[in-house]
Amino acid sequence: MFLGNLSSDSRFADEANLFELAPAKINLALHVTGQRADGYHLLESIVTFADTGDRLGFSDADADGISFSGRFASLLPTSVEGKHGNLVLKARDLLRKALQDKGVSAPPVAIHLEKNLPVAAGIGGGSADAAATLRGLMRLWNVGLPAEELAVLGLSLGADVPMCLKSEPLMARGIGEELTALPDLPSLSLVLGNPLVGVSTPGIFRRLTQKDNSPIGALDGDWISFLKMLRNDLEPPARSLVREIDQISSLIGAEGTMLTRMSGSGATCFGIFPSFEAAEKAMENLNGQKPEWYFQAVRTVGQVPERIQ
Ligand SMILES: C[C@](O)(CO)[C@H](O)COP(=O)(O)OP(=O)(O)OC[C@H]1O[C@@H](n2ccc(N)nc2=O)[C@H](O)[C@@H]1O
Ligand SMILES: Nc1ncnc2c1ncn2[C@@H]1O[C@H](COP(=O)(O)OP(=O)(O)OP(=O)(O)O)[C@@H](O)[C@H]1O
Repeated sequence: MFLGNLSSDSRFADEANLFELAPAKINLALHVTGQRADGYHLLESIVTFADTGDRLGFSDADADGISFSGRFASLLPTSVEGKHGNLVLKARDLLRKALQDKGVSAPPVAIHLEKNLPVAAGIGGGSADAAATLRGLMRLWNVGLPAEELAVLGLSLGADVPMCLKSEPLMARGIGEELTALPDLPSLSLVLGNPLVGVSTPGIFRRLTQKDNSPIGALDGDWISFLKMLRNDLEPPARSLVREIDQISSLIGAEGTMLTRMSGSGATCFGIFPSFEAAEKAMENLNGQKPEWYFQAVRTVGQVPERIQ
């Protein structure tokens, strides 16, 4: 049972009934194209997911509980209370309420969150955890909800949660909830880099002055050439707020990337490399230069290409 604060990953692996990966979300491009009357911004984003992320374990229990481990566990909210309550607990309570409203039982559960992703980092950590909680609890409780109903529940937790429920390459539109699969987006070898400066998503949207930007348009040529023509419109306001983004972007770019860009509202930047071996080598070099920062080589989901252009 996961009651109390565990820090040992091996106990985590031994004891949970089932696991879910909460993969890091990467906005390969993000164009802000307008703003709704309620303040939310309209965007178009090409999104993919890494093969690594947070890990969650779920076990039957006598009472609800949560425990944490992993490099970034100490930065997490531990309760469900308030606007910044833990999204895992919010997702658990929301799903339980939805099921109970239908007369379906949702018994107590012990959840363990291995927090491997930096917090408030633009790679969807909290949203990915919330989505993994919804997926994991449906498996543990042996229940199903229609995909549309699950997406609506997810959206009430955060704009990124519906895309994290899918965790596949996609184009997001609207405020991030209108999703179209991109089955042709290839698997990419990336290095993610974060200077461990947390960035507030609403704070970055507030600093955005130009909201009426050009849309992404249709795929033109190969993926890398196409992505190079695109942007992350949140990058200029994030760079003006967090000086370290300039530095981490230059450091990653100096490792021989095909493209370097910021994800989401930052501060995580990614570099695309021609091979996973090249990404791993770059990660080692970057860790040597800035051991206190976060660098991770990842493969993204998608078709494995014969050759990256
Ligand atoms: C930047 C992205 O990560 C790109 O994928 C998302 O747009 C943000 O997704 P998220 O962190 O799940 O966002 P939420 O938790 O729903 O929203 C946090 C805050 O960001 C702002 N926000 C978010 C999404 C959006 N399309 N427009 C916005 O203006 C709003 O001020 C909102 O109150
Ligand atoms: N399980 C969780 N993991 C990370 N952050 C969480 C979690 N639950 C709540 N939070 C809170 O959510 C806020 C945003 O954290 P998160 O890591 O999701 O940001 P992000 O990576 O910028 O997300 P996005 O890319 O979706 O904008 C933080 O203030 C954090 O305290």
